[in-house]
Amino acid sequence: MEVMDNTTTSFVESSNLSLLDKFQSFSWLQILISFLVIAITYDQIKYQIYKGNIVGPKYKIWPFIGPFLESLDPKFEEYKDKWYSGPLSCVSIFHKFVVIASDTQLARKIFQSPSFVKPCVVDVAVKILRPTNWVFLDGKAHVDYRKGLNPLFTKKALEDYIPEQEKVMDKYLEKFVEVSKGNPIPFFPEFREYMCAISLRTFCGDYITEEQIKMIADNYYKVTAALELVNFPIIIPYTKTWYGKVIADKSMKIFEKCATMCKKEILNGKKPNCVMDAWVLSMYQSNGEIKLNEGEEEIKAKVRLFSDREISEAIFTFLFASQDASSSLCCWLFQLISDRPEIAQKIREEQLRIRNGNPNLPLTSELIDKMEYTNMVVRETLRYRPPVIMVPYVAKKAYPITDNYTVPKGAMIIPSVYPALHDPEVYENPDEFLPERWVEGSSAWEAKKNWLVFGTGTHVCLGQTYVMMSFTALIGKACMFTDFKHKITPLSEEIKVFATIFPKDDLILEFSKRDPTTIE
Ligand code: HEM
Repeated sequence: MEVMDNTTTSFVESSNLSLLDKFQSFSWLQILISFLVIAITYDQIKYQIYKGNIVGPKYKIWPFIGPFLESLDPKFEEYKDKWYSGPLSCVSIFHKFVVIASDTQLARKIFQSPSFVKPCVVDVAVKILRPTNWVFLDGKAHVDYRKGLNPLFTKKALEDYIPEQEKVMDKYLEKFVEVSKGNPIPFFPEFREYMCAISLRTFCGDYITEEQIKMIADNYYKVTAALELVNFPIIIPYTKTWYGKVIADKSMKIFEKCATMCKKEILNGKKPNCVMDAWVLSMYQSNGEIKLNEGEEEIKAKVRLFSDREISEAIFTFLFASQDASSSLCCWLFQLISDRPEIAQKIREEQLRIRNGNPNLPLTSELIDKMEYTNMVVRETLRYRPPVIMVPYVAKKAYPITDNYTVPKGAMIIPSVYPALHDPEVYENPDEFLPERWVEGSSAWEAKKNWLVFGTGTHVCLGQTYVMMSFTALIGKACMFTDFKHKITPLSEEIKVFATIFPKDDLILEFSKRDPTTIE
């Protein structure tokens, strides 16, 4: 036994030695190359396994990084190529495997599979929006939280916010004329500022000052830039993500102070006129500190008393969710109408008719309800140029999306909404802008399953009713009180992707005042 042991030991030692010798005889360069070859092979094999039978590049042309460089400057045409390459397609960037669903049924299925998927945010979003933020909740915790927020954006709640919103609309329509009369300018930044101003007034009422709104409006684009899909996950001072975090923190500090003021005012009996008021009132009514008025409906979802900090984080998510998408809608709405004067004329005719010829009749939810044609124009703009073209989700576990394909755990899975909204089976001549297609009972109207502009399922957009009402009201007033002329350039119809989609030339417009009692 002993002999055998010794022999075995010396054999192992000698073979170890020769291995070590061999290893030492390699140059560092050879070792590095061997590692690279193994890593590239592993990366390519993993890609092939994940890809399975769906459409995608045969192999990763750029090892490891994949099409990373292209994704830094995303092109709408490249997205479109991907959508129309197959119902499910894929791409791999660094270690991230991404599955894109362009088929309407599959896109809906993803939105409606909360047990398999959850919204995917870039790593840095958790740092910018803070880990405690409600948007990162999943499952029952998310559903319960949403129940407390949903009543803040119903038609009934929105009625209380309309008077303050109308003041912002009037102020900005004057400003649009002031800044561009006789001198057409790019309206992309103007509309982003307007959207920020109207959102912040709606969310925070009078608690937020004009200077604070201006500071946030001037800087918010830094948050958008920091949260682009492809971004460096660590926050290094003076980089894009750092600037984004600074602005997010400053904004949340402002909202926190607004929440403190709001709580005092509501306890003093203030009638709600903004989202924060309505939310805080529901908290005090839930805990019994404020009694319900006679005839007032019992609160369906009991809401606990949130701290000022928690309120500030939630308000920031409303801004975050609304700012880019609403700015996109605003740009396309004005561009599409100014290029089609007959549509502006029809809107004016409707606006004056429902107001019995008085253009100065204040906005109410009843009045907005009567703006049927104007509403159809907003709806068609959302279909023709959906602001959010796709919504990134992540697979929490292996997700058998079809009989033949399972999305691997941890992969990003992106339902795309554009193909559903341009489906020729449902929308005849989908690449034409035709508000009339939305008359009640039409095939477009009936095809609810294709209407994915605001997503669907547990994460469906909180602000969709708000969007429809406030844009219908805005464009109605804009058509009555102003003429807006579009300076068409070769880039006007081209699409730039900056979180959402915009005309590539930033929309050059000139506004002037007009007599609101006339139609021509
Ligand atoms: C044109 C404007 C807008 C568009 C196109 C839009 C679209 C969307 C889409 C596609 C989603 C993802 C839905 C899903 O995953 O199923 C979403 C989520 C959301 N939207 Fe909007 N949105 C708009 C404006 C707004 C506004 C004004 C608000 C204001 C509060 C808002 C608040 C939210 C929130 C909070 C979520 C996340 C909901 C959750 O995770 O539960 N959005 N939106």
